[in-house]
Amino acid sequence: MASGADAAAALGISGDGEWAAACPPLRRNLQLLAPDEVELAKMLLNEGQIHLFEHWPEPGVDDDKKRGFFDQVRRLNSSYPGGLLSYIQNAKKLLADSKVPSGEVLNFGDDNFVSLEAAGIKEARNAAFVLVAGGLGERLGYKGIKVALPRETTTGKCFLQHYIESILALQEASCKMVDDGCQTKIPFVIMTSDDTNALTIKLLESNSYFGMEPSQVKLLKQEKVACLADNDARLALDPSDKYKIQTKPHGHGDVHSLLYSSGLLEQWKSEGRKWVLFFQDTNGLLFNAIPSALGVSATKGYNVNSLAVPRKAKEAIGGITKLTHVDGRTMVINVEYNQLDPLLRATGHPDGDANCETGYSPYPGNINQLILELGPYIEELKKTHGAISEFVNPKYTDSTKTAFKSSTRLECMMQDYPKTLPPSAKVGFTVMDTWLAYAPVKNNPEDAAKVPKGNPYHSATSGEMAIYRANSLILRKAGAQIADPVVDTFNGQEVEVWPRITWSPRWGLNFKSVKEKVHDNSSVSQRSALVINGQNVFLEGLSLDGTLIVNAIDEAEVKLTSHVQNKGWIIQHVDYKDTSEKEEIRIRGFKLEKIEQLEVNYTEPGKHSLSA
Ligand SMILES: O=c1ccn([C@@H]2O[C@H](COP(=O)(O)OP(=O)(O)O[C@H]3O[C@H](CO)[C@H](O)[C@H](O)[C@H]3O)[C@@H](O)[C@H]2O)c(=O)[nH]1
Repeated sequence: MASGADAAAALGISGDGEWAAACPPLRRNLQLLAPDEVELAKMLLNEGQIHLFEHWPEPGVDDDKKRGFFDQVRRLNSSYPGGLLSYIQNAKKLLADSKVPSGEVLNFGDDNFVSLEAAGIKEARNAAFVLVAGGLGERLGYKGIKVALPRETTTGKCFLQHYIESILALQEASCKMVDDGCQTKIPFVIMTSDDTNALTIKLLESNSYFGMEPSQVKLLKQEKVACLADNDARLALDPSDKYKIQTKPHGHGDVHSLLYSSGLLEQWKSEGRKWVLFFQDTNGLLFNAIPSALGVSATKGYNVNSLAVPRKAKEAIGGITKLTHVDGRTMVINVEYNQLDPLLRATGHPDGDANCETGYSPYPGNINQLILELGPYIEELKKTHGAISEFVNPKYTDSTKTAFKSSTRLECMMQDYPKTLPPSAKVGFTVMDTWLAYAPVKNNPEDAAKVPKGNPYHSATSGEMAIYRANSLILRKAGAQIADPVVDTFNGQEVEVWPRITWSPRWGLNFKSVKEKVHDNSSVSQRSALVINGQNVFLEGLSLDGTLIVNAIDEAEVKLTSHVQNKGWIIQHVDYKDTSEKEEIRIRGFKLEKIEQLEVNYTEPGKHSLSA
């Protein structure tokens, strides 16, 4: 091996080792280094590895160990493609993997929010909605289809009715914004499966499509895929029929290939549509977020916009992250909740999925409401035909990971769509308050009661209470005096009980329209229920202590100006095990005892007022 002096001479560098000035212990030992070792040392210093030498003693002490160190560095350098330099650089990129991405953070009711809502409503007439509703809802364990569940029990309207009424309200409001009017009907696609298709059709048909034109609604049924019995991908026979291959759902990612092959996307494009909005079966708050989120897509020009809410660590909701590939490409993508913790631990975050100083995970929670820009979406699907990257999630019997507990299958998720997009794609997200935008019904009462304290229950109980809370907070923000909630426990879940305020989407499509109809001298007590069905109902001095239901045709302008008091509706506790109650009621843990109410119907056009 050449001496240090020889090395210096060979490299034509001055003996003073100026390049190592930042690391005096190394500089003092340069004479020990062979020419290739000098190069390696320079590379290490350049890559921020100065700490490797900081403890080096004077020459003459541990020289063998110092040479041994470089022998190892040489081996590490030659055994990795591209050398140790590439290894360090790749590692830096991968460690940056789970960096928090940036998106639009909206504050309900401020000027920005109000103007985004206006922009979104304007765009809505160029949109199409797609509901993925093929899931069985195994975690909830409800026998029927989830979209048939009441969104809240004060009116008893089911999720599907609320979704359809919301889309129709958007359609009407959006068309009104066009000077010469417009006749567009916003298309509504529902993805079903064999588990949900027949019941979904029945629900629609027996309710006259909840006011939507039947031709506006299209059902696309996803098929199941073959189950796998073992790691060799041997197809599994159905345990109940040995002449049948067992099948299971492939996941909500199927929606992209179904839309592609249906021809609907091209049809929408030819009609001048620009946006496709995807949403899931049971989020009763979702449409509070649609106008402003669509406004973000339109004003930011996002090809992909995912709606998100602040996320508690370990919450069963995917985290939106910015992943960096070894080649430097980055993407904003959902990392599913069961993957996020291991991914973080493997990339230099020893605490895994943990809350930061805000009390929330740094990764916003994906609520799986995606807004895709139609043009780029079609272009991408022409390449992929809607195929979405798949994953497999077998549950093994033991750590040898050979036998499965039960058969598995390949799955795919709709939010993985951006994974195949080119780096030039504009992928963003929009964060809104959870109280405003997200309250799904996914967990059965037993599991919900076991959710760690502080994390959301995602149950029928919390889903309904969230509606009342959101509506109360929106009315408060609009100036009304809404009483504070009381805390109560249903099916083992402690929740806030706000006044039971609900309205039809035509009444309160966006904050501006609520504000215009609510005056600050109105009040609602905690034990009250208020139902507003009608576009032109104004709270002008209403003071409600009891239950009031107002039904009015559009042409009737109704002012609520008086004090209304009655015995009202009382919330009664119901145990989820009490089979004398209907399942829809049991799973929420309460029912309304309707003792007394004032119900008023305005069926004549003109000005009316409900006064004392
Ligand atoms: O094969 C399927 C499976 C599911 N679904 C539908 O897809 C939606 C979502 O299903 P789940 O509610 O079971 O989904 P998860 O709770 O497992 O998770 C999803 O919803 C979460 C938010 O609610 C997070 O966004 C998460 O990242 C996302 O994968 C539902 O409307 C369901 O009906 C289908 O249409 N077909």
